[in-house]
Amino acid sequence: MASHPDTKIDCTKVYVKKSTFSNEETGEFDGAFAAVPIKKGELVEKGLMRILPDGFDGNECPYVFTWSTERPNKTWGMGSGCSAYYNTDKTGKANTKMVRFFDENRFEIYAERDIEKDEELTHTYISLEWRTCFSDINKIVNG
Ligand SMILES: C[S@@+](CC[C@H](N)C(=O)[O-])C[C@H]1O[C@@H](n2cnc3c(N)ncnc32)[C@H](O)[C@@H]1O
Repeated sequence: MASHPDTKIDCTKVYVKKSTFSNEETGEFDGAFAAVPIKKGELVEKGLMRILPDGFDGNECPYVFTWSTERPNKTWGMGSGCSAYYNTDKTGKANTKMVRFFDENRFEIYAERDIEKDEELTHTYISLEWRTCFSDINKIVNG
């Protein structure tokens, strides 16, 4: 189904199901997948970011986004659509990239290479190396 030309949120090329990263050790969790073939450089998904209240600590919650360039980061956001379901992979291996427009509270996700239908989508979390709640997956992903 075509998305409306005025929409600020479009995740029509993406769906969510059990992640290929799930295993007996991690238990079952979800991931985002390509609903259609997507070409390198193509927009995968776009959406809005809603800023979470002052005092919210994303270091303890893996489902929210780092939403500033300040370090340590104090601004966290809740992403629309399927954005919260993308799992992570190391730089150079992840097949998408999230572009953050901090001043407009919106994002766009682009394909880093050609992506097949039903392939799991990943992006390198910008907080992967320093966020408390990602210390375990940082070891898995970056060794
Ligand atoms: C933003 S969420 C991604 C969606 C999440 N898998 C879900 O089902 O809601 C981040 C969490 O997903 C899991 N995750 C992300 N990338 C992973 C990876 N490469 N290997 C194992 N777990 C991963 C970790 O539990 C991490 O804290």
